[in-house]
Amino acid sequence: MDVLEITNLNKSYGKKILLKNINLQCKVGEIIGAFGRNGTGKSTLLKLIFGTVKADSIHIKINSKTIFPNDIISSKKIAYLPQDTFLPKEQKVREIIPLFFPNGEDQDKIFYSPQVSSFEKTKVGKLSLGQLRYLELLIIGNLSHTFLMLDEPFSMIEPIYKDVIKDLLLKLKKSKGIILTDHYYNDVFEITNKNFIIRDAKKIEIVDKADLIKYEYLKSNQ
Ligand SMILES: Nc1ncnc2c1ncn2[C@@H]1O[C@H](COP(=O)(O)OP(=O)(O)OP(=O)(O)O)[C@@H](O)[C@H]1O
Repeated sequence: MDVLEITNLNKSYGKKILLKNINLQCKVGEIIGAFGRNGTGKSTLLKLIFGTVKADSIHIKINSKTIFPNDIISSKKIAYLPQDTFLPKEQKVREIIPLFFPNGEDQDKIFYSPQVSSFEKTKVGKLSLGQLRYLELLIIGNLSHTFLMLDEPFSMIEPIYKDVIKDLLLKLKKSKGIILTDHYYNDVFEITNKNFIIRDAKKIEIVDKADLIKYEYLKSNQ
């Protein structure tokens, strides 16, 4: 079973300590949810693990083997879904899929995924937010990368596509380990095995909504 281990992660911006001595482990078969108020460093955490933001210190191991931050992208072990879309707006969905998957069999996995036939002829710029996020997740999730860092997969998504996305993530976790962050906490709790909150730069393990209240992410009447 593949394991991603992050230890001794520290990140400051100027005098502000954003993340202090964070340790985190993610195994294939797990979906881990990261919570925290705006600006606590959740997106930064995912980018540090993906290697696109430089840490003050970080040690990343996959199956006990160290991977240096500069080698993460080329190792093709960790994939990252950014908050903002990364697909060109003017191209149709069916033109985009072969750009990521030259092999016909791999393309078919996407073309025959639920819902895709209903929007494959549509230009990316004309997709609903739910269709777009789902398409991005299908692309990222069908790459060979074992670990997925997902920044806000549910944000602003209509309920029907949230369910399609949840089904996809539950299917993907059979062969991947996933760390995701989103403020839509009910959707996150529905699919995660483990959760944590970032508070005062530290990572605190949590289990449920009561903990989100305890750590002042939610008010008790929400
Ligand atoms: N390049 C940078 N220089 C200085 N400060 C930065 C930089 N990038 C991010 N920050 C700050 O770091 C903090 C954490 O940002 P980050 O986007 O990781 O938060 P977040 O927890 O994902 O927030 P949200 O829930 O709003 O998405 C913010 O205060 C942000 O302003």
